[in-house]
Amino acid sequence: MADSTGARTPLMAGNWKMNINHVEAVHLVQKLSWTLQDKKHDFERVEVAVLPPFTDLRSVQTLVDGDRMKIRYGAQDVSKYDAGAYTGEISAAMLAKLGCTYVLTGHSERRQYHHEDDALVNAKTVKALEAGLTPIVCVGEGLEIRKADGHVDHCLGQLDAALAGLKPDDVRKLVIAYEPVWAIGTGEVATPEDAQEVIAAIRSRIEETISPSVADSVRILYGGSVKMASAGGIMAQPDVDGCLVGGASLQVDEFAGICRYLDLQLGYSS
Ligand SMILES: O=C(CO)COP(=O)(O)O
Repeated sequence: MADSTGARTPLMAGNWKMNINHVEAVHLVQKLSWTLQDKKHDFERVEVAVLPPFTDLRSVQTLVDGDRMKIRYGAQDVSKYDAGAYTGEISAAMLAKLGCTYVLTGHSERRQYHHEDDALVNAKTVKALEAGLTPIVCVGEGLEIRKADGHVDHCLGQLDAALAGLKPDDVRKLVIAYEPVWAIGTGEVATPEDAQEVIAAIRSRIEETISPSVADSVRILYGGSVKMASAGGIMAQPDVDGCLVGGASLQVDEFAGICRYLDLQLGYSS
């Protein structure tokens, strides 16, 4: 998504994972909104989203709508099925009805703990797009692959598979997230240059396989142990369009600081 000048609007998305019940969710989003409002955060300049567990979404929707908050929200997973006898699954249409903007697909924890493969990630991405949601498609390599210097090829392979069969206009709508598995929840942040290397390679791949204009407008995030202190350096990289934040998104002051990376860089009060 680009603004009126054609620039890509940065996105800071907080993936809460399996944390925060629906009562706590209301407090967290309320406090996040107050904190950002208090600091006069410009949501047009840096977009802010939270990705709570399914059970929180209705409460978050009610709060965001009721208080006309500019915070967007979405889900962490979606079914590849439309409806029917699929116990435990949640459809894309259900998420759209809840006012979700985003849904994660291909998160490494889904790939690891739920054995999701590239074909399933592709199917979920297609379903999300059909329902009018914006998939945040995650790719990333494990430590062994990184050590063997196979990280770029690995991520591009996951990207090609996730985007298989999508029309250029659908790819344009996506958000992509590069999350090196070795940097998730470990406190081990990839260097800004590591993030830039893979994210630039993803953009080039989209340029080659889809089109330069799609590559220019698609937003690509970095995720993995992002904190307020590291966000500015990562965001200074030319191809990085935002952060997918796990642990730090559970702490309002940290996450608000990440969303305000521009103000903090300029030395405004924190
Ligand atoms: O997996 C992540 C976000 O989706 C990153 O999590 P952490 O920020 O806790 O490393």
